[in-house]
Amino acid sequence: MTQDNLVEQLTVAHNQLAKHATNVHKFGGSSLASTQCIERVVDIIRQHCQLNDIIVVSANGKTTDALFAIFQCAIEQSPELEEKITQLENMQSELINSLLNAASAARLQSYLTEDIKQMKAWLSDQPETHHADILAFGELWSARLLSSVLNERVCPAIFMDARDFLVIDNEQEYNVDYSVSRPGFEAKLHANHLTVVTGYICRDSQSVTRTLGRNGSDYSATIMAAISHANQVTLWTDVDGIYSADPRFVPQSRKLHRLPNGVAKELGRLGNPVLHANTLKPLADGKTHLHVASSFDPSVPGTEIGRFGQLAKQELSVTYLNDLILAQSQSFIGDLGREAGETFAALCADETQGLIVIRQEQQKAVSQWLAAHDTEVAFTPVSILATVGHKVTRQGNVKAKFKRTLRHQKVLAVVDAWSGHSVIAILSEPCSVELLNNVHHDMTKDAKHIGLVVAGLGNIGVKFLEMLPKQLARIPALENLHLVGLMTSKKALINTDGIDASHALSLFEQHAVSFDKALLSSWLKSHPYDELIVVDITPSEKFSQLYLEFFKEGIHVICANKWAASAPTPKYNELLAEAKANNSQWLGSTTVGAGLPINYAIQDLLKSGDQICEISGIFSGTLSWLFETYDGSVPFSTLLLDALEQGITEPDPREDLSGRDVQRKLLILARAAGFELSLEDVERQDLVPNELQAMTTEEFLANASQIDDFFATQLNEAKTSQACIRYIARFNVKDGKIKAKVSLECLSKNDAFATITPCDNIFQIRSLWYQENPLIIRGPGAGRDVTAGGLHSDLVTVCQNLANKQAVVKIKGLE
Ligand SMILES: NC(=O)C1=CN([C@@H]2O[C@H](COP(=O)(O)OP(=O)(O)OC[C@H]3O[C@@H](n4cnc5c(N)ncnc54)[C@H](OP(=O)(O)O)[C@@H]3O)[C@@H](O)[C@H]2O)C=CC1
Ligand SMILES: N[C@@H](CC=O)C(=O)O
Repeated sequence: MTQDNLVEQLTVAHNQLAKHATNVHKFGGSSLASTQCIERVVDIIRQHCQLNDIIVVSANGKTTDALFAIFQCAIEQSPELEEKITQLENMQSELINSLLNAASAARLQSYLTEDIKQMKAWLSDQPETHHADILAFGELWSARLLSSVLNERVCPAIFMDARDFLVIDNEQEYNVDYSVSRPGFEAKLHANHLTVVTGYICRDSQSVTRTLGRNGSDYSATIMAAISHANQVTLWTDVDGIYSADPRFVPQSRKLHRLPNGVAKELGRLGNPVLHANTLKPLADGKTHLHVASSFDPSVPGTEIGRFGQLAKQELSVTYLNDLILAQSQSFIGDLGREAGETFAALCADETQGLIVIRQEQQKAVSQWLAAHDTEVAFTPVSILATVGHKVTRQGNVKAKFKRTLRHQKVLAVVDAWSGHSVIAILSEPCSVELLNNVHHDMTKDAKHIGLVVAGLGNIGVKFLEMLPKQLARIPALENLHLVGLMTSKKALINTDGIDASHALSLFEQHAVSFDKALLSSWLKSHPYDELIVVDITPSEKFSQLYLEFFKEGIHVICANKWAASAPTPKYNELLAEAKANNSQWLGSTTVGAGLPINYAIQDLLKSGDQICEISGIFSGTLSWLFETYDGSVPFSTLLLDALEQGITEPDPREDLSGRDVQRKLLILARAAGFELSLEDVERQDLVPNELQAMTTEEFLANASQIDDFFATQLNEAKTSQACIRYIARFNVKDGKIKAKVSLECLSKNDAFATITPCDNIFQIRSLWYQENPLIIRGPGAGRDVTAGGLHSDLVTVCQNLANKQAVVKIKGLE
């Protein structure tokens, strides 16, 4: 796979803002409300657009409201008319003069003067005939201004009045006539320019100006995407995405990073304040992704709407609409009910019970329609509250939970939406903020999704992955954990929709692409997971240097890698502080003693008020196995190669033999016990002869027999005094003075450290509470199973902590 493939994998398939030819960007009125806002939009265009993209604009700020008010004054012949026109003209002039150079400003100013003259003429003579023409000035001015600013500062840009090409059907409101609109647009297009198009306005087949209704500019943007076959439409607005409930009323609402098309459409239909039903209409083929992002904070990942896999399909949201009418009639039972539902685009309908829910303003039309069928109808004021999610009507457990949540409410009926993407409760009372919060809480409380990235697929990493599917199946705390990333030093596989843990390694083999740090960083910044855990099972110092970046992003780290935990004191303290500041958990139980609970024991003593003054023992599984097994009958180097084969050594066994691995472990434990020291403070005896130090691992292994004489001599000397050789770590504090050393020692055979099972670690702790009789922890301190097991233990701990962290938002009234 090439670098390009990786770019595609991390961007297009995984739903980040992709830079592809012909993307459409739409800026709403509040994003263009002032000079400062327009400056921000220009910056966004610089960073996110490229030539041939299409930019759709709304009217600046409240211009459309002002134009409505002007029109109303004209109808009512109000004396305020002149003043309102002057205010609006001044506001436009100020924008023009503050953003453009003198020549461009003069040009736009003269257009504005002409437009105001034309508007006044229309207002004084049959304003009703020119209602849409008058409203159209808002988008016209906004597009003209932005294209001029772009031309001056960014790149060649042209301005298009959508009425010159965008035609809607006269009969069926808002339906676009693509057979005329597309060629009309293409004829006006300038290659290698940005095209700034007016939103909201169009014309009908008689060339009369029309508007596209509520949130018409969003609709314009998706129409432009359909016309230009764009890959992506970004709606830059004043909110940073679509939430699981209206965040103005539900503080605990979750941002929905990725919404399947059908779910988005259902949300738009049921009153989502950002999405509107028409907006999604032109994207019915599902090929164009719609992206909602904030123009006020463009770096915050927004919401993408498109085709997604399983994870996006699990998200639930809750929406409501008040002030509706429930119409019940015998005529609504059976086919006629379905017909009525479709005719009135009912919010919900149940043809078995003979009911439809409509908007208040439709009551009269429904009465008339039923009069034609000669049946009676009962109208009741109602509200609806819906839980929305992909194919939610087929999810018995979700429906049951929804009904349970509403058991204390006056529910008239619970109806499945025809789309299959919502279950709708019809309530006889308005939906309160309190009810909305409670239902949202109950429906989404288990929705925290945790992404898991595993770095290092070697000796331990492979074992960790082998254990993962069973762990996921049996540990409740891992219920919402999704494996999303795998990487080695050269390759990476990131799949935002999740990697099947049962086939993780073969999927990695098939689909991994070149590792690219920049793309990894950008994915880590914008992934859609509530929490992300990186498990570092590499021996790499370079990879450990990414922790700071991880913590800055609030990512949690579990490491078997010892580099970061034994980094120089300032760096180590910086990591701790950054993790704390961002609520990132950093666990590394396996860095010492593999799966043994030595880190937990030390933490527990400290937490309970004890003070540790001495830690000593055998901290290397490799050296334990070697010295317990070595009796002189087999050369030491042969045993070393055997240990490597068993997976108990470091990838380069010189890390063990040099004492460096033990030195790091002693430092990690001393730090855990509350002492501040660095690696240089731990004296170390190196057992690797100088001549073998500079070699590659392979060269060292080929020449390993050169170490044999040294160990044979050490063993024989010890034997003469009935002693044995062991590599011992010792840390103690006396009168505030720290002594730390790792070295080969000659021990009496009765010493506690002399007779342990090969490969076992032994940790001896003396403290205020354990003075004469020390605390001893002993057991296997290296190896695939115990280390992978220890990593899984850390994983469960992190996930449990995350579950406990979840805020409970119960508002009074309901249990
Ligand atoms: N063996 C044991 O009993 C214990 C080991 N540990 C620790 O576990 C870690 C892993 O050991 P082990 O599995 O034996 O090592 P291996 O050498 O078998 O595997 C290391 C893995 O890490 C990958 N890797 C190396 N550098 C990077 C990098 N910069 N970015 C991403 N991936 C990288 C390697 O990829 P590639 O193949 O491309 O090089 C390889 O997949 C070590 O830190 C070790 O100290 C901790 C406790 C016990
Ligand atoms: N090589 C190490 C592995 C675990 O950290 C050891 O032998 O202890």
